[in-house]
Amino acid sequence: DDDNVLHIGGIFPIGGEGGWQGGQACEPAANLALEDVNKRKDLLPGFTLKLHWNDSECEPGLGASVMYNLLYNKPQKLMLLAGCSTVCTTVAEAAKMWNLVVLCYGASSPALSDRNRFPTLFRTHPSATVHNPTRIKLMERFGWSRVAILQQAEEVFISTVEDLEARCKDKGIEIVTRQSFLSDPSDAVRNLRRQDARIIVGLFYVVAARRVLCEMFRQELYGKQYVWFFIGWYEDNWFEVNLEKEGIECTKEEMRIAAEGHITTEALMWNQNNQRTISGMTSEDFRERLNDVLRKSGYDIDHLRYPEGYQEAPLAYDAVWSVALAFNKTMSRLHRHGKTLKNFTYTDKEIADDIYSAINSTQFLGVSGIVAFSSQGDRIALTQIEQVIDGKYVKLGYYDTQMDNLTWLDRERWIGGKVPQDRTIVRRVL
Ligand SMILES: CC1(C)CO[C@@H](CC(=O)O)CN1
Repeated sequence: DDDNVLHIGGIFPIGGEGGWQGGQACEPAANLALEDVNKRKDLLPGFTLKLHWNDSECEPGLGASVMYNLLYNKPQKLMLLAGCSTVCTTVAEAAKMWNLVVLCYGASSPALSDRNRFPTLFRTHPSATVHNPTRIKLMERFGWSRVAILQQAEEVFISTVEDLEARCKDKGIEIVTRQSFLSDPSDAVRNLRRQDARIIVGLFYVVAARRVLCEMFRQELYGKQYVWFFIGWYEDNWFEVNLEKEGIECTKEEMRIAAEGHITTEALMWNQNNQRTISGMTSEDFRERLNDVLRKSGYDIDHLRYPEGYQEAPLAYDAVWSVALAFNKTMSRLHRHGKTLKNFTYTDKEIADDIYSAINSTQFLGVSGIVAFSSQGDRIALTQIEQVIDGKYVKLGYYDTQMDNLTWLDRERWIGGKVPQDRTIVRRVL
């Protein structure tokens, strides 16, 4: 009967075209976590956690209607899970009216780090700004204090660049130019050349990245005098695929030449070592179980046919564990007043505050690494640095921003055999 079920709502981006259909792998991952937490007798003794969800197609409008259906229909929900940045923005802005915590497993937008607009938002997906301290750390390591920025005119990149500019200013790194483009990067790349940019941070989605790369080749803004920072979450062979389909006028060989040597930064979403996590699994155990589930629903995993959101699946799995652990903490607190979470109503600010403080103090080792939130509800995460060497991504190291600890593997290679300069060196012949 319903007395021993704790209900939560979920919004997953599955269908549709635009944005990120990461719910395809994240919903199965969330389900695995529900199975696991409900198997444990010590987490929610006497209760079962149940997830009621629907598809947002990564559309904020559809996401909002899914949320209203979840909230205006019984049973009463205790929390909401959401995916895409646009849907999470809409849901988290509205959820405070129902005193609901919103936990986003797939939202990277820096705009979400705002306790005024989103007082009850937490996310297991790191903000896109998590790359910036890593980029700066590398600039300092290689002595680059004069850099340029090339970005696509999209909200997530605009707010990421604002954060990067502020951090560069703090560290005395000069931004010699900031170029942006909507979809054709040729003028922006030409302006980089005019300003003699050598160290360039590029922020764009993968389709725009292919256009930039071909433009770099044509304008010869690549090779031993240049270092490009790209985003690390594109698929590994992104610079060799879809060229005809997207009207890219460079050959595969030209794209490879332009791509050789570029650096990438990305947030770590799969725990790197073989430690047993809170679920008892290592992250590789989790990968095996998820692959089995995905094979059964028709994905040809063994021929690398993954659903969208596979990379982020650990974030969804750990989001459900965060909910279960927060409810466990809240339950024992309420128990002292003879209450349970079943007493929660959408107007019950007191229990809502209990749930908020329980999730706020989350700290556990999940399959996505240590799960903990900043005061803004942001995921605290490690980043990984890679470089394309002979056409393949090679791990160069990891960075822990909190501890300011860079683990460096000394594998980097520079086309000219030495670290590129950030400017033209004028040698005065005396
Ligand atoms: C790393 C990426 C692809 C960034 O966008 C996230 C989706 C979003 O922010 O809407 C999913 N994860």
